[in-house]
Amino acid sequence: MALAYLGSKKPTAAAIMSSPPQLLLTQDDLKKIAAYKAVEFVESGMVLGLGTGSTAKHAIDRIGELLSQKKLTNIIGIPTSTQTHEQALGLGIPLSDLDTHPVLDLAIDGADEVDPDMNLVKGRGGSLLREKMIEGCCKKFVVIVDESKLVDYIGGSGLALPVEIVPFCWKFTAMKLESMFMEAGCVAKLRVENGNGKAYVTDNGNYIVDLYLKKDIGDLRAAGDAILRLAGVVEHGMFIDMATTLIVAGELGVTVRNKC
Ligand SMILES: O=C[C@H](O)[C@H](O)[C@H](O)COP(=O)(O)O
Repeated sequence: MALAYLGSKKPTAAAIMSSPPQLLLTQDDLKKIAAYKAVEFVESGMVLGLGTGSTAKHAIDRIGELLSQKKLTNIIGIPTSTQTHEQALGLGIPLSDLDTHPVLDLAIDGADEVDPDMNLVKGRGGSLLREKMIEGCCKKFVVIVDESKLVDYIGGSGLALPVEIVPFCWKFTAMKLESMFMEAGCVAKLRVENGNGKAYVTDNGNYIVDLYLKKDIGDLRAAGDAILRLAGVVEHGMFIDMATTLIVAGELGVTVRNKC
């Protein structure tokens, strides 16, 4: 794994440990560093998948900035959510869709978890279906994360593995999902909106069931296929073998890793 330090001098661990806390980078600083590094892969004339979330937002801002400075030209963006669509429109990024541009040069997006094989969990922001459709059509898929997203195995953070489902009989689907991963100690919860407790509704009019796993589920492809075979499931948030490049920003620098 190549390690490139952004500063002119690599800070020693001792220097970081003795720095006043306010000089340390915030998690958002790290997201921005990873995002700006990813935008270095963008070239004029590209059709780009525009990701969703707090990390991808920095990349889209940067693309908008480079377009306004004419350092990038002739870019077409395909947004992965209504939220990203709005952001890109506001920045004057020309937009299109998969119907018109079924092959994309590059997509840049964040992730909720990244395992050692560069498999991902995505969708804690609710956008997994459009992300998977768009990022599955890219010649290059650059994933940008701060180091807190790295896990030993998918589900290893103990946080949600999202599954998008149809609203019809959602309790039945949630119960089926939970029993599917019973051996991993799975608990399935319907995602609700903050504040009012109503079911969260995706851009596609669906619900999300979040799976909380206590153990490694093992074969991800088998698990993903089993989830998709369940009537009522639309898509799951495991992005298996899709990322081609991983950019991780941490306190000690930024690493860029390409999938062999
Ligand atoms: O649905 C949301 C997307 O999959 C995001 O890419 C993912 O949740 C990471 O978001 P953030 O960069 O805000 O951590």
